[in-house]
Amino acid sequence: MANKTFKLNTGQDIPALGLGTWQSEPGKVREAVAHALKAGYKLIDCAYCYANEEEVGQGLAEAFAAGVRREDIFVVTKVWATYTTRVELGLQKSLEKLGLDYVDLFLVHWPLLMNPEGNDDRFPKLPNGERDIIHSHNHVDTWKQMEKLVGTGKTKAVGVSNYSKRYLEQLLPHATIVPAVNQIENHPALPQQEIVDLCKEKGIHIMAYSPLGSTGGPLFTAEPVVKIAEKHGVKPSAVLLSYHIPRGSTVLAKSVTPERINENLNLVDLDADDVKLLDDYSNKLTAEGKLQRFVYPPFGVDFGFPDKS
Ligand SMILES: NC(=O)C1=CN([C@@H]2O[C@H](COP(=O)(O)OP(=O)(O)OC[C@H]3O[C@@H](n4cnc5c(N)ncnc54)[C@H](OP(=O)(O)O)[C@@H]3O)[C@@H](O)[C@H]2O)C=CC1
Ligand SMILES: O=C[C@H](O)[C@@H](O)[C@@H](O)[C@H](O)C(=O)O
Repeated sequence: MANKTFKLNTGQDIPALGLGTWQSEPGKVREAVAHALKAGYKLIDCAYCYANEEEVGQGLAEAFAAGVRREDIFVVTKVWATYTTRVELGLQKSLEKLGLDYVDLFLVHWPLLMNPEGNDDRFPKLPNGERDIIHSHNHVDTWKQMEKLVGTGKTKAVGVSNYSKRYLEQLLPHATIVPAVNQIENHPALPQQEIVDLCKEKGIHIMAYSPLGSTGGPLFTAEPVVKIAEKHGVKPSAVLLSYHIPRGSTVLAKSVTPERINENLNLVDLDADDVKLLDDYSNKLTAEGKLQRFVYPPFGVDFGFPDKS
């Protein structure tokens, strides 16, 4: 699975599987990144907001020293919400921390602006404790800045993250460059099919985040996942990661545990019956209004996701 790729609208090949680094603790993430790359992972997903890019960079450097070549891996990072009026600065800061000259893909992490002059670099707050958000900011203006980065050589492609259908429909009429990627939460309990279908139609590749249900893997016990895992003699984690391959999406799995990093490389070919079982499960949750979204930060903004509007 490590070598399977999809094609982006830029012509680049993007690996089907990547290592996530959100909440990867200091003291562990360097080893996780180095271990993953040496084990055959080709994609590392980072973000300025994760506040661990310096250590991720140390892991990259360790892998390069062990013979992994920069041109053979795909590094993704994201502009954080306090930098969406200063995207080149945001990218530059990430590059310096990662110790890289360029990334392969740079994403708008969330479509909004938090106060760049607020009381914190990443999470500025108002006196009442709420996030300090500049509600007058138009996310399309961020995208116009992202488009300019492509000519700088600091990123090979630009894309978005956490864009609903509504937000994409606001963005696309103004886009000179169609986003290469939309990175969204995606798993059988949150298929977000309306976004996946629109992205497919527009040539935007989906990167699926929190495929295990995020911290602790709450989806491991979902009934169809257990059933399919037993049928193939694999762990539920393998079923949840494999779900994305027939969907044509890249999947990001976070782990700082070397054995899990290894086992997450071993995906399975789900057959038509497996896919139907998982789709039926998604449809049932949708019909019952029981979809599960595990990542919804307290921005207090309506991002246009039907399960949260
Ligand atoms: N654009 C965005 O806004 C977002 C992007 N992301 C990206 O997607 C990545 C993945 O999503 P994330 O939310 O981290 O969650 P995941 O769905 O990848 O789940 C991570 C959790 O599962 C555990 N785990 C991993 N593999 C196994 C395994 N084989 N067996 C048992 N447990 C396992 C990890 O534990 P341990 O590490 O202790 O081994 C951790 O607790 C992120 O790290 C980030 O890069 C995620 C959320 C939002
Ligand atoms: O990428 C992962 C998530 O989006 C994460 O960056 C946010 O949830 C952030 O911690 C926040 O609280 O806004």
